[in-house]
Amino acid sequence: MSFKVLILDNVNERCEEVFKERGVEVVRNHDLSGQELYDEIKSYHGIVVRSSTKVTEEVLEAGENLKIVGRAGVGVDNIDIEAATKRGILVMNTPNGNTISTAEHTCGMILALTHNIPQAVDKVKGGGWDRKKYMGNEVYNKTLGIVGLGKIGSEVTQRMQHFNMNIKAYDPFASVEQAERLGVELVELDELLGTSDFLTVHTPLTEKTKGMVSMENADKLKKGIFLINCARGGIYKEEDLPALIDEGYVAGVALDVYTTEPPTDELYEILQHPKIITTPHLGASTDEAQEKVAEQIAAQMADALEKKDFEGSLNGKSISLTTNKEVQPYLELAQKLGSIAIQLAPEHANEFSFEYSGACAKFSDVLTDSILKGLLSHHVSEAVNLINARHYAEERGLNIRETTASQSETFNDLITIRLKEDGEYQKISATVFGEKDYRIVEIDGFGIELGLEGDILMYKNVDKPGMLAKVSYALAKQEINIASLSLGRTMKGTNAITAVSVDKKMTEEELQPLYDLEDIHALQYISLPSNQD
Ligand SMILES: NC(=O)c1ccc[n+]([C@@H]2O[C@H](COP(=O)([O-])OP(=O)(O)OC[C@H]3O[C@@H](n4cnc5c(N)ncnc54)[C@H](O)[C@@H]3O)[C@@H](O)[C@H]2O)c1
Ligand SMILES: O=C(O)[C@H](O)COP(=O)(O)O
Repeated sequence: MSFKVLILDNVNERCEEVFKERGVEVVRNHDLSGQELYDEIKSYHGIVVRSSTKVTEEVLEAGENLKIVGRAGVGVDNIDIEAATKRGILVMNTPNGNTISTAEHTCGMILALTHNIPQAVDKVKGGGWDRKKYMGNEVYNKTLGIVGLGKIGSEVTQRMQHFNMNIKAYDPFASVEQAERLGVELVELDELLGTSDFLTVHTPLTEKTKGMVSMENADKLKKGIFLINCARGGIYKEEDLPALIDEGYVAGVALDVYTTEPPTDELYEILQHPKIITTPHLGASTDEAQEKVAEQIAAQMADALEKKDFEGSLNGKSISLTTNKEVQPYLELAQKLGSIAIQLAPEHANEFSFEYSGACAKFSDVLTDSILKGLLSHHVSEAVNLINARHYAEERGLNIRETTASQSETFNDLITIRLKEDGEYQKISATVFGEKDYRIVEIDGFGIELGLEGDILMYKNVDKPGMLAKVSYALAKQEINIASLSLGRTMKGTNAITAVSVDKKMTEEELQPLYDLEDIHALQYISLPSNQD
């Protein structure tokens, strides 16, 4: 299949080059919005964005053929990941391509801020000369507080240590080993605010980080602190910044990012403050970073479109496992088993347990997604895939229990689905022989061997002579050929289970004479796709 990708933001030309090298058709069309964007996006399998294009639910809905949204950069707050996940659209980013540039930009902002460089530049360019007004402060021997000791926070640490700064950090998810390795003291947030001469934030904007510094907690700040934000607008409460400076809590602020970009008129007003220095979201804007993220996103998206690799994917957590050769045979088995289980289940069944034993158990996460894909495909009109299967399961209130055992008593690998609702069928187990020979091996305690493809009639009957003849006669009368047959029973003369594969899809009308047969009950007609090549 050939793929088409649309580049929507100002992404480096290496993106197009890499797509073309990979045989992906690529079109560049910047600054589309509204109806124009909805119309244009329809035929594409992938879109590439930076932070400008807002990939909203409406955009995703308009993208009828969309499989991947690629972010040439880190932050995905402009992409509605939940809506993408629901639609089975993969979202991926390039988590480290712009780390160095943003760390360098942050260091530049720290020095520019404390040495009043932007204001002094303005003065001189305006034909002025004022050496006293722009008296600065050294960073030497001062304390730099870092909120978020992730990729950028760590790189800023290493660079500013060379300026002889003492680094402290607050990051509830950072390990003590990581902090020790970096020579950083991990402290609580209040201590960081109260002891830092400079504070720089390197976290996403979340409920926890939003408004981390504001007038409300001004008393916690070390007097005369410098604030730097090259992460996301809103971590410092923008409207409070002028007052924080004017009342002496804060000595100056450096901002690269804003709650609205470009800023609103009100925000521009705030940014006029002489002690606030600003750049227009330039952290990642270097040739080197842009080349890296452009190449990375194109290669990642091409890999994902070809289902070779899913590096950088942010939703559908198990999808990256699907490229693992070891898991591949079980994926189709799980999907087929899900499909057969729901066809055997009573209406409104919503409680299932999935049991994995043997070598497949270590892949239980992705196999559950695959079972759900098979199971939900019969219920949900939208296309269900490994990315959105759990979303639909939750939406439909399915109650799933998962158990694993490293060994199976009977087969190398066994996947079992138990239906919790009362119904004619309660338990179904399957395995795979070799790479593609999928078999049901047990139903409700009856040992049986049934290939998992095509059209199957399944029923329970009294174990006595003539039962099979009745069924084959009813089929023959309608010129329906039997392809294969499988019988299972627990004890002679009691109950038995029979599965008959037929050579054609059957209609309700054709099934009716079979439902009417005496001593045959729980008759179910199951249709499964053929094994994939
Ligand atoms: N200005 C730019 O152009 C630019 C460029 C790249 C990245 N960014 C932004 O910089 C930020 C950091 O990027 P990164 O690549 O270092 O991300 P990262 O995921 O490597 O690091 C984020 C760190 O924040 C920590 N964290 C999360 N919540 C926290 C909280 N409540 N308190 C303290 N720490 C918390 C995490 O544990 C993690 O260590 C992101 O918001 C990203 O979007 C901006
Ligand atoms: O999250 C990011 O990667 C940065 O904020 C950079 O955004 P940009 O690609 O729009 O410059």
